[in-house]
Amino acid sequence: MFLLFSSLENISSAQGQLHHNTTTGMWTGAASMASLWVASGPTIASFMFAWAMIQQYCPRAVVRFFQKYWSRLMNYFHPYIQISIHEFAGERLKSSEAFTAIESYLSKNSSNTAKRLKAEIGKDSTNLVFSMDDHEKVTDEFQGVKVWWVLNRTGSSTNSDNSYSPDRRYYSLTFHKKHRSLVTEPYLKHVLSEGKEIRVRNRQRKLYTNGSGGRWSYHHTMWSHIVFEHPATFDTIAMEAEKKQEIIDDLLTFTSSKDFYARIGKAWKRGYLLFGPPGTGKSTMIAAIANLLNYDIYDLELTAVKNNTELRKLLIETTSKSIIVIEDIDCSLDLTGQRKKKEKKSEDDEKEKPPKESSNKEDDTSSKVTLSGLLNFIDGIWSACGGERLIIFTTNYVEKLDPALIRTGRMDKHIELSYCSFESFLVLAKNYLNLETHPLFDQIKELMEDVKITPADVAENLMPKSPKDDIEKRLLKLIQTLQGAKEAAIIKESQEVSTAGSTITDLQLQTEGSSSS
Ligand SMILES: Nc1ncnc2c1ncn2[C@@H]1O[C@H](COP(=O)(O)OP(=O)(O)OP(=O)(O)O)[C@@H](O)[C@H]1O
Ligand SMILES: [Mg+2]
Repeated sequence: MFLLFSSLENISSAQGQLHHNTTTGMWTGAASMASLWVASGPTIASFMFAWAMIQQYCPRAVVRFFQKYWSRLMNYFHPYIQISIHEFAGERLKSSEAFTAIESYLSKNSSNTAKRLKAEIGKDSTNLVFSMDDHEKVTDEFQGVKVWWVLNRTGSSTNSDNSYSPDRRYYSLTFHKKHRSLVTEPYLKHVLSEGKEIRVRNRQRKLYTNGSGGRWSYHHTMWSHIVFEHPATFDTIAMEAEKKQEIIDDLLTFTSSKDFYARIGKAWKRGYLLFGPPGTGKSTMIAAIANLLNYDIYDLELTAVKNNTELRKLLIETTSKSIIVIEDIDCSLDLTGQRKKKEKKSEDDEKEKPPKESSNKEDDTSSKVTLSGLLNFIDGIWSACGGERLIIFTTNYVEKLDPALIRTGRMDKHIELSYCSFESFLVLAKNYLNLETHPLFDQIKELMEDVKITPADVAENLMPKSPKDDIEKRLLKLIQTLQGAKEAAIIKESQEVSTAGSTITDLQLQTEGSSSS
């Protein structure tokens, strides 16, 4: 009975598509007609054929008239209720959470019952996670009640006003009307909560990028991603223990403060500014943060963003439990210059207003993201959507940045990653050499007090270069590098002194010359 009615409905919807002349619609209609012939015999099939002809050839007004009575007739005889859950409902820009939860929930059932499955690599790349393929049907049972899930596609079409409606996925859930209250309340709640749990369990962390030239549409995301598999953790980061603990505490407090943020009326997000010379561990720290909090990373390539509108769309598409990273923010755009221009116009407060794009320059490939657009991105109204997000900027030149960009509230925590101290060296020695103490450490400590060396350079010296490189050899190599750097610093200093000395002598001679004349 259910099969018969779902075939009838399939035909009805397929004929709707036929009206728009889509190939998918025609094939689905033909397939459904054939299955109906088998399921219910030639009489109903002939009736359906007549109905198809009416839809195809009669004027729209006539079709609408028949449609009205057709759906009433169907409702009268049809004892089943159908609920559709669309991946992109209406003009929504984000994939529906309910859709993804259902997808995960059904993955368990699909692997047992569906005939066509899609497989994706699961967490830790050790297992496959299955989900049902398009147009597959899966049966589920809840408290002795049977329900049916089907994954459908609307089919793309060109509307009468020449606008394009993209192909969209949706789940339809069918159940007998006598179970309405059971299905709409406890069953769907159970599906959503279990689906979300399964999602978290199977979740692989992802590293997203916007740099691949993808363009946004209603169902295609502007971000592309790979599985995030960076091994850095806070244990492997070379940094003073106290400073490290302070950062960890700050991060953990943030993740557990959902209610606090809600109570004080603040969007649940936090900005971090990581600054310091190249090779001091800024990028490594981002990976360690993602690993600590189990967050995804959105690596935002600002120069690839066309304009402020595109920047906002990218923001909307990010999910919660994520880090939005803009590396080398000082190099990303000429943000300082743009702000200065604005200040000249004495419209300082304009930076808070939504950006205006010039439409005649739209197709220019260079980025038109402005400082005002970026400020809105960080803490404008749109930045609150999603929640539980960190925004991290990295820079080598903190002094180059516009104060508005890094003020508290935007970049809440400023973390300086600097040259390697002896305490940081001990962390690297533990990681690279599995060593907590060594007679050569005293000499290294003494040299490190005089010489500036980045953790990246220390790490490079501690790396084995051949199987014969033992611990002592690597430590000696580091000492050699430190001594070389110390000598270079002394030479540089003496050169600077002598240049300064000769400049003073020149000045004295000039003064004496001018006074004698
Ligand atoms: N604090 C650190 N702790 C552990 N390893 C580090 C640290 N700093 C640098 N390294 C090592 O040096 C390499 C380069 O570090 P990283 O890319 O994080 O530097 P960065 O500060 O982001 O540099 P840049 O400013 O050039 O982007 C890393 O692969 C890592 O192995
Ligand atoms: Mg970096």
